[in-house]
Amino acid sequence: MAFLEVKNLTRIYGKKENQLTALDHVSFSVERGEFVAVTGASGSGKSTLLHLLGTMDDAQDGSVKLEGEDVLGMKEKQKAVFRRRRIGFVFQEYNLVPVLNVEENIQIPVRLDGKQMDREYLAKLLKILGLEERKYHLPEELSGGQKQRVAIGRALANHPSLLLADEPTGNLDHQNGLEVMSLLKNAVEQFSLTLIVVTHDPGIASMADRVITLSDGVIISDAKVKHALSSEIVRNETEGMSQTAPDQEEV
Ligand SMILES: Nc1ncnc2c1ncn2[C@@H]1O[C@H](COP(=O)(O)OP(=O)(O)OP(=O)(O)O)[C@@H](O)[C@H]1O
Repeated sequence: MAFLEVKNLTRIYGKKENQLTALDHVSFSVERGEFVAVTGASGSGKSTLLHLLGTMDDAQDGSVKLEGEDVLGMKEKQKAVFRRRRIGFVFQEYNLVPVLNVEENIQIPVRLDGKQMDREYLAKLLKILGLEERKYHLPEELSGGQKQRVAIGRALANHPSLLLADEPTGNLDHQNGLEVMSLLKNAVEQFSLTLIVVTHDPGIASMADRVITLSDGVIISDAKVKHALSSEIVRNETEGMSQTAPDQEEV
């Protein structure tokens, strides 16, 4: 059984003459521990797919199974609990609570579950994310990269098995973007997570194990990334050299 199994996923917006098929019978599966980038032109259906994987939307057809559980078939209340406990989200907008400090923001999902966060795990997260010195700071006192690191901490607070990120580096400069992606990648390895990242940026996509490309709601390519070369691209990128498309091998 695959960790994540998507079958014939179809999302149609609007009715009659205003109908738009944002996802058209999309099928793929993801293994536990995989880091998958989803790319494609604007309007190709990337965010729609991520919302469905994250149980934040309903489909007209198809299924999403996470560790064998049919997530789209759940009732709303059940979905909300499943989402909070099993899935971590990172968005382009950091969505931090302005009156809560760094460590309080990170703990939100655990508190929403009526629990206390394990102090040792919180300290570990603050360390990994380079936020130890900032733990009592408010979001307004942080840089964009630091805010996104807090959002990553919040996404990891409940020990999710799946991390979904929608343009997580979209508001960051290139260097901060690469740092945030390295942190996400490290978190995947440290906590045995599965990571799915929607991105426009070929440099970011090249850091993934695999790149799925959408066009008009269908998968037009699903390819593994050759890592020796992709780290070369990231290295060249950080050294300010021109960007090359990641080398990919069709799955
Ligand atoms: N709530 C909605 N109502 C109607 N149409 C929508 C809605 N949300 C998205 N769409 C349409 O569905 C298609 C896919 O949108 P989606 O946001 O998934 O694309 P995307 O690939 O994430 O785009 P971008 O890269 O610009 O964020 C687009 O044509 C969009 O206009």
